[in-house]
Amino acid sequence: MQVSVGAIGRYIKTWTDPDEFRPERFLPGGEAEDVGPLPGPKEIRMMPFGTGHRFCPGVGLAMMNIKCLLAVLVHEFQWKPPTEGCAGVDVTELNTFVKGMKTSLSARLTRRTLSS
Ligand code: HEM
Repeated sequence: MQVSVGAIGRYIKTWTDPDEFRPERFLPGGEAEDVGPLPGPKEIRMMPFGTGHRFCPGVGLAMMNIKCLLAVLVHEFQWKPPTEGCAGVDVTELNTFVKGMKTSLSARLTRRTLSS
């Protein structure tokens, strides 16, 4: 049996406008405030690390690394729009070998100095 993880994460009866990029859903008060990397005990609305016997044993390491990477990117760099026109981000999926986004984020990063 093959379970479509992608379809679960974008099920129209579970999610409001599932194709919209709305990370605030996961904030307190949002429709997904109780949804995290571990599948819930009652219903599964998203399962990025799988579930059951084959559940990803690297979930803790992965989540920690993602948070560290984000923290470093924000803490160590100043983010500015690119010098030449910014097309904006378009997360429309491209069905290439791996999923890609139509227009990815373009930005100018400068290393923060200790004084800034
Ligand atoms: C964002 C990062 C990651 C994602 C989204 C992810 C996702 C997944 C998923 C969905 C599965 C289950 C596949 C299935 O049901 O057959 C899985 C299994 C597995 N993952 Fe990850 N993973 C991540 C990072 C890691 C890391 C950092 C490690 C190790 C350091 C790891 C090690 C494994 C292993 C060994 C399995 C196989 C478990 C088994 O079959 O018993 N993963 N992962």
